[in-house]
Amino acid sequence: MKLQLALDLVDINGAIEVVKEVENHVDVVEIGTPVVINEGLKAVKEMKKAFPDMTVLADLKIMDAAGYEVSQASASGADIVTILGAAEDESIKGAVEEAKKQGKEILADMIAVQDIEARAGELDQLGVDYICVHTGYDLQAVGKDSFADLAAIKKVVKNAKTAIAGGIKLETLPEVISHNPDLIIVGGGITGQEDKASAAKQIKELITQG
Ligand SMILES: O=C(CO)[C@H](O)[C@H](O)COP(=O)(O)O
Repeated sequence: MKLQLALDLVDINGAIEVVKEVENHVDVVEIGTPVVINEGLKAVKEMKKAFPDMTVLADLKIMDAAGYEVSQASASGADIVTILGAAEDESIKGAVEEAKKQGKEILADMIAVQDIEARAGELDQLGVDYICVHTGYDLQAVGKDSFADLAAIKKVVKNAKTAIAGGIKLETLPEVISHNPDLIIVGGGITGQEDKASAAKQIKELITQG
């Protein structure tokens, strides 16, 4: 199990400052969708320049023109690029093909997918590297979580790695860990804490203990 830090509500400099604090405790740094919307792929480029050895994920949540968008994110230094699991199969295939060509990985985000189990099985066959169950901010606000979805995809996914995101905090981490996903994505559970390094360290330690 690896830990991904999601950076959503910061600018490029703010993102780099947070990573300086927690880099020893995280495996992957995510440039979140709001950051990409505000700052473009320059944010990915600057993060990779500042931390060349860190795995950087560009949370583009691609819906169309997938091959092209993956190529652009790859050129900016992204190691992993996200596509929406709800995208057309042709888009998923385009993303996977381009990522393979560039030696990168694709994470399919299951946000807003209705039949999680069926779509996870299809995405697995289409060759994505990660399938991520995700309760976005708008559903977190009405008290939803993704624990049942994680258990559902674990039953059908044979090749891809599994991931979970959305409102995960130290308190909810044991339940997440009990499902043994390959990647645990935490944003506000680290960035919203006064002592970010300590939060990241505690989360990483729990994950490492399994
Ligand atoms: O992709 C996202 C929102 O769409 C976030 O990066 C993801 O939900 C993780 O952040 P948090 O732990 O704060 O929910």
